[in-house]
Amino acid sequence: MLAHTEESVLEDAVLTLARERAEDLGATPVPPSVGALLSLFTQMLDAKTVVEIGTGAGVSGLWLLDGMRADGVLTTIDTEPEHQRAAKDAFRSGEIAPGRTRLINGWGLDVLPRLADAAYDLVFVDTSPADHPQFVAEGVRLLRPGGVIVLHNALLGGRVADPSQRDATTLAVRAAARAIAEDDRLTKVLLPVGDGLLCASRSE
Ligand SMILES: C[S@@+](CC[C@H](N)C(=O)[O-])C[C@H]1O[C@@H](n2cnc3c(N)ncnc32)[C@H](O)[C@@H]1O
Repeated sequence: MLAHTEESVLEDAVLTLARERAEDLGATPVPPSVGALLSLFTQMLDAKTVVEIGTGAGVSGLWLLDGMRADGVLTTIDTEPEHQRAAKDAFRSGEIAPGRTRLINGWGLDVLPRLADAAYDLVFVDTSPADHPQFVAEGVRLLRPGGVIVLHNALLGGRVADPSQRDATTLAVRAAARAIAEDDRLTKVLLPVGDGLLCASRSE
């Protein structure tokens, strides 16, 4: 069933190449189902401003940009210059105008505090699940009313749902989900696609 879900999403030559490059670099790309959902979200939000933590080789970035407005700008953060070079190549191959991407080299938790409050339509987190609680705090601050935060790896291959798992990363991912559930401004849903996508929209 899951294989069928992934196979039902068609990726073009640019995405296929970016995916291969990502695998070679060890920057595990989002699966096609997650990519397609990101495109759907950015389209529904008419997104002009998006922040991504975990650029990788640009697979999720291509999907996000696919649904964004033609004048939309993707700000994407990664610690690895080599990954971001690959992402830049992918964006160029996808004929994305250079002004539509802002690639920032650095740690998500160092960069996010420098970004403006309530200025973003969507925040996508695809890295470092141990930092999910801090990414939620910072990410929600960045959202405009109606904006959406999306965290990948919200299921950690099943560990999050298994009460016997109590390692630090699993506890952090659960704490992030709890923080979202307890925030009255947020409406959330946990989707079992990819490694689990926790999505929440901000009402005010
Ligand atoms: C799973 S890959 C991202 C894949 C990408 N979203 C895609 O679908 O193509 C995670 C990326 O996050 C980067 N990374 C790891 N920890 C980070 C952190 N704390 N802040 C920013 N980037 C980080 C890694 O270098 C890697 O490129």
